[in-house]
Amino acid sequence: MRFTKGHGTSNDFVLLPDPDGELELTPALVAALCDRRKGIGGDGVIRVVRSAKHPEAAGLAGEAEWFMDYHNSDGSIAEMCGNGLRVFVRYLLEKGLATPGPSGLPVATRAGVLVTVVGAGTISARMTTPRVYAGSTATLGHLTVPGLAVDCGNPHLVCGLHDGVELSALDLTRAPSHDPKVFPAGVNVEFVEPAEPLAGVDRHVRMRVHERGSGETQSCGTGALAVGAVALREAGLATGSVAVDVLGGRVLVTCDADGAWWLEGPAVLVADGDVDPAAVL
Ligand SMILES: N[C@@H](CCC[C@H](N)C(=O)O)C(=O)O
Repeated sequence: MRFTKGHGTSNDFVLLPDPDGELELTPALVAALCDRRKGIGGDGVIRVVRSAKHPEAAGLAGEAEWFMDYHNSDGSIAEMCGNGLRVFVRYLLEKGLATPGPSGLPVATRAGVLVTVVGAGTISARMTTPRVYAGSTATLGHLTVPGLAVDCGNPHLVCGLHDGVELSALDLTRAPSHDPKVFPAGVNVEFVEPAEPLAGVDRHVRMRVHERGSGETQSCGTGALAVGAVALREAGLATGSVAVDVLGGRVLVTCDADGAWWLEGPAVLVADGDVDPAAVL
């Protein structure tokens, strides 16, 4: 089985080319491929499949040729992955599978068709509009932090740190507990603290994330989008840009004058190879 390894700000993925949707991608195989000792290692697996060849995307084939079939490292399926989408586009471009049109390159995801734009070293994705819809809390040991629930196509809980609690001191080796009534399908939890003012952006923050289905990761694009939406909202800004520093680098979230939300950051492919599924399972 061919694979490519790639990452966006160290949120890393195993990409599997499967243009005709022939691969039997079980949760066990996904988890085995993502195993950092016995497999290739990754926060998730992305199957690269033609929309027309995947039952969940066939209806979108007229709008987007390719479907990002995203799986978390525990084998669960997620609706959307912002960094994965940008890495997916890098893969399509480098393998000569797609060429952006004048208005960008559309990609089918479980959150709908999203347009991406290739920049100098970065890829931007026009994301679904983040929807802040409830207050809730996350609990880490003895620490309970209030936050806001944000729907970015997938579920997020954005928790701002206060009272001298430092982002670097948090133990995210275990999942923060959350309210299953607010998040019946689980949640990605972002912890945020302000960072020093940065020229060219309206807000600058630092974030760590515990991802549903993957644990603590070095970065999360949809998580950054949720954090950016909350930061602009708290600043009373309807539009603007937020630099979000994650463990793996920096991504930029922008809500432009048209009300379109963009996620921009690097997307890199690092290796191609072959893997025998029987050897990792
Ligand atoms: N890292 C991704 C999000 C991946 C999916 C998430 N773990 C979920 O289950 O919703 C990103 O960059 O957005």
